[in-house]
Amino acid sequence: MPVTVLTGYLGAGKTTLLNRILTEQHGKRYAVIVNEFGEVGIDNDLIVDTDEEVFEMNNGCICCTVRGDLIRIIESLMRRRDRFDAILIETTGLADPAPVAQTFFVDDDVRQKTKLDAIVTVVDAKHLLCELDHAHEAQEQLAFADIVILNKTDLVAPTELKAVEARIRRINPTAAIRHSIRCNVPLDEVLDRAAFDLNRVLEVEPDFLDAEHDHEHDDHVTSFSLVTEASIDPRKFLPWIQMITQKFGIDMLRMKGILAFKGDEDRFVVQAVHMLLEGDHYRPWKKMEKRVSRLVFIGRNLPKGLIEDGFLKCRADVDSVEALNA
Ligand SMILES: Nc1nc2c(ncn2[C@@H]2O[C@H](COP(=O)(O)OP(=O)(O)OP(=O)(O)O)[C@@H](O)[C@H]2O)c(=O)[nH]1
Repeated sequence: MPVTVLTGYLGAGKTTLLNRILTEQHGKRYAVIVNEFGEVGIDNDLIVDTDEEVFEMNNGCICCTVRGDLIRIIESLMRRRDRFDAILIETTGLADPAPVAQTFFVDDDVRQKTKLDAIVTVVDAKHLLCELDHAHEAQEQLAFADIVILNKTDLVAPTELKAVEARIRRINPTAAIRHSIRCNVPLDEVLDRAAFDLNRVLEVEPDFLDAEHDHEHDDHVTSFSLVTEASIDPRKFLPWIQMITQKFGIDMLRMKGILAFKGDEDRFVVQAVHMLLEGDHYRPWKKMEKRVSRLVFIGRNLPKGLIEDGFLKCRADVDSVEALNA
């Protein structure tokens, strides 16, 4: 059973790629394992509705819990292996791919039944250089890549793109590098590549197969979530979230949310990577679905209290414009 690991730093475009894989016609059925950072799951809601089987791993980071949850999920998938052709794993943006890849070699049962096809690393062309200076996870994700998708090329000038590509090449001289906007690469350049090469990995990391990888997360990166069942007033929320993104964008590595706007039948999705904010209507709320608004912030030293305060003032039943003054 081929396994593709999708990795890449926070907000690079992993879910965008996953959604393409799940919607395009390629005649294959995938079982998907998604791991996300933050206690309130959002990613699963941002993945297109699909017939494929999607498993969430929210209780911890995949690179720290590989021995447990990941192995158990893969073993349970193997018992139903007639239902799909391959497995896709989307790691969190903060995961080190090495321990994830290692699982496919050091666990006997998993090793016999699966084959690591490729580590695909999605890169945000605009933010990569800065990420590499601050986050060793971003380095590791590139060093282990078999295929690099140099995404968001729409956000950088050609000279900057060249500099980013040169930096990637210095970290990883052999990976195939594909440029993309919204991960629009032909999927046969990503899937079923048989590209993972254990010998190359052992050159990069000679102790790759040794038992425990001591992966240390960047402790300064933390996450918090805000949740409310009260309807949100878009006239308050939209200017407020723009203000927050501008004011705290440098430290805000990632923000995503699903909002229930008053009188609006559709879910509204907001996302930011640093100061770049996007928002759009999404599918309608389903009949049985609770209209709960959720925001997840991932960053360094973000003022949770202040942000929470502002968010709660965006509730439609709060008679105030104070949110804007947060
Ligand atoms: N301008 C631009 N935006 C993009 C591109 N690809 C993705 N985005 C946007 O970037 C944001 C992050 O994309 P995702 O696919 O959710 O990124 P991710 O890597 O799954 O994010 P995490 O799982 O939170 O680490 C979203 O708002 C996307 O719409 C691109 O090529 N250009």
